[in-house]
Amino acid sequence: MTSTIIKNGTIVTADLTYKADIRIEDGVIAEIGPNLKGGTELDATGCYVMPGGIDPHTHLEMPFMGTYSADDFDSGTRAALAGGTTMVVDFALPNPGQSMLDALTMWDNKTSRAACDYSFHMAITWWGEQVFNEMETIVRDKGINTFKHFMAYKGALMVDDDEMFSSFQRCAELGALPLVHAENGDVVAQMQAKLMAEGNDGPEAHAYSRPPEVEGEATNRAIMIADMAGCPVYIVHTSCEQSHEAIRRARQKGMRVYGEPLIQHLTLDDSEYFNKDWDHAARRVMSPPFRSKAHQDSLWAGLASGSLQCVATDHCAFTTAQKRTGIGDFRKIPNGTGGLEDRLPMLWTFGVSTGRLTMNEFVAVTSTNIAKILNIYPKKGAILVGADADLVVWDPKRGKTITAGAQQSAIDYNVFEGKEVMGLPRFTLTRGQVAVEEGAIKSQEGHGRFVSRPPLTAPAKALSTWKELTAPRKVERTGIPASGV
Ligand SMILES: NC(=O)NCCC(=O)O
Ligand SMILES: [Zn+2]
Ligand SMILES: [Zn+2]
Repeated sequence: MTSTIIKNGTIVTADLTYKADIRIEDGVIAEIGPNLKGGTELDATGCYVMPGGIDPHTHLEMPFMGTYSADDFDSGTRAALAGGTTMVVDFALPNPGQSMLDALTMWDNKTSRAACDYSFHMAITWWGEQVFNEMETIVRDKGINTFKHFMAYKGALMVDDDEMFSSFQRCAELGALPLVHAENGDVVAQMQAKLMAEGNDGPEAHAYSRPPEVEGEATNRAIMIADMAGCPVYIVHTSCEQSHEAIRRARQKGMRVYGEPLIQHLTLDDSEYFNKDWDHAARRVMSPPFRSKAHQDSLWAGLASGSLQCVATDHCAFTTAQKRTGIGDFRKIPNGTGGLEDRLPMLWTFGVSTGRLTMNEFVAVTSTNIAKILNIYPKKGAILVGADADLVVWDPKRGKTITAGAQQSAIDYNVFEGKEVMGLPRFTLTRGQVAVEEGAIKSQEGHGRFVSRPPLTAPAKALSTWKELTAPRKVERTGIPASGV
């Protein structure tokens, strides 16, 4: 058996910071302690050794808006590893009327070149008896405990309240967690049509058509529907105070609601859409759009105070040529931006280095919290004996200027172009295998494995116990007057 030892580093987890070495055997952490010896040694002097990042929100090779997102499981997972992320969770999207099991097979077929571990969320894109039945198979047999619901993209992926309430109730029965893209798709569609009719056809109109109110209303609605269905709910790409406020309020009332800001929304603002260069603005079109600095402050505060739990990327990268489909009609610009390679360095630079986050909070919001939410902790998101050796040896003195020319992503630009980041992986290890060393990519195509996620029994049981205790009950009465008297 070959061992790898990470020596002389400082271990940083979501709750502890301490000096120790780590021995890895057969892809898992075998020992943690001082002065470990033997095997291949990786020098972590001056570095922090942290659980590898988990990105809970990616769209690799996703069919969307008449095209496919440009990064697949090869370039996407390479980009992830280059930036210290060791697991991605992608979305399987059935076409309306399509079996979820067929969709899952289609998505499984995309993953043969994955260089890091991955899992799937399943999307609810239509509703019927077949969906109701297959949800059980997806949870019990396929290792997927999350179902995504789009309240936006009218006429495509969008589901209505009726469908969402039915699905959420099924999630409650199965111990599954609904995820929600919360934007009011009906309002967006009308605002888009109005803007176009007024001649507002550029990328800035994308932002005008999706104001924070559209997101706040939908977030609040999703949370209330989840509460009535008796299930927790996870709001993806929380971008604004209106949405954050709804999440915060619900959590204060004891509801199990989670919020996920993106690194893009934390660090880029809506001035990007007013750039005179059409390509520049269109490359940044995503939903929800970038917001003002006041909204960014709200998101940072939510991460520090614990009302928001995870930082993701929603990595859904389109080339400039793909974006140009929307010249003359902003509604046709494929929605999505990249970020997989940049999430950790950007969050470290603009979060930890500025004092907005502690190192432990950084680990929590990039890895541990989502591992717990998705029920894969401590296999992932932990530095404990027996955990997968998905690790990043983080060099706080290693820096770079982000540029598309040096990235792993297949697209021809980077929305963070020119940003100076300080803090990069010295090593990234995926199940003990070195995939990145001092900037050199050594990842292995096909190394990635599917990570099965069992039902969320603990929160589901707590919620169903409470719901049962507080359920409507008929009042038994004696001496009821005869009717009509
Ligand atoms: N976010 C975005 O604009 N594109 C990806 C699909 C989604 O998550 O809504
Ligand atoms: Zn979305
Ligand atoms: Zn997404």
